[in-house]
Amino acid sequence: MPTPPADTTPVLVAHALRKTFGGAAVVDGVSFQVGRGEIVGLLGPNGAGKTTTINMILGVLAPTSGTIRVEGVDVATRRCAALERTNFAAVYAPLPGNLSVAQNLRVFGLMYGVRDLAGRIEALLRELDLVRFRDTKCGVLSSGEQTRVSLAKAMLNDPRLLLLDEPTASLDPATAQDVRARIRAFAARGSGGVLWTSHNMLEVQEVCDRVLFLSRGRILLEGDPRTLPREHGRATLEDLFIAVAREPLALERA
Ligand SMILES: Nc1ncnc2c1ncn2[C@@H]1O[C@H](COP(=O)(O)OP(=O)(O)OP(=O)(O)O)[C@@H](O)[C@H]1O
Repeated sequence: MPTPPADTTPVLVAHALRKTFGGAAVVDGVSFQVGRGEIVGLLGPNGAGKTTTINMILGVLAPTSGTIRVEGVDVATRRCAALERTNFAAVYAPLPGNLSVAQNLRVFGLMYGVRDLAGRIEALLRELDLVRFRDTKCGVLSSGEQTRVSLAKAMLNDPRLLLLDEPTASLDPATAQDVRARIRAFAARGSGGVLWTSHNMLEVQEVCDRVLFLSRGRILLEGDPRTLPREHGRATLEDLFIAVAREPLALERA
């Protein structure tokens, strides 16, 4: 039988997204896509609008205007169908601390309707080195251990769109490297894409296929994190980040 053509629909299409609070725009006309197998870094200084953007993609915040589609499914009108295809991990969204690791994964697995849930949980406990914490309450885990449980929860439903808000912020260097490898392997399978925020530019350079620089709610720059600094006369991605943070208007004119 001939191989069916690969599905090239982007996993995420955000179009003309805008969010205002009290009349002030914190996300101001942002459009971008995440393709299958792609890891896109959403970068920008504190307050640039990254978390607000992620919250709109998750349907937690309603955009003031603009549209978001996950695998073509409109988040505003078919929220459940869009969320079935999505998952998320962030340090500011910890899992319930009074439930054990296994209980948490079971509850979220049931919410997502994961098939062979027990088998899926076992596989994720092994992959994220969590077997010994299976019956430990999440509330007593170290921050790095909790981050790994959040990542296991984020992978439970094999999402098409994986949103990661600073996924390695609390991890030691060795664990962070393992986690990056796991997320790269997830993307390399080609069915899902990742939107990743991080303030660690070396990590971004290592992991992301493409980056979007947000400044004051707008995308200022976009491109390959390995070539973008040179294109804008900066030696490193960190130097470029600092320039975006300090002199966004000069870069806009460049
Ligand atoms: N509910 C709200 N009401 C008013 N202002 C808000 C609200 N939520 C966010 N903001 C403002 O919107 C701006 C963008 O915030 P956001 O959390 O999206 O930034 P961020 O890029 O994720 O920053 P950080 O890197 O610090 O996490 C900030 O100035 C913030 O104070």
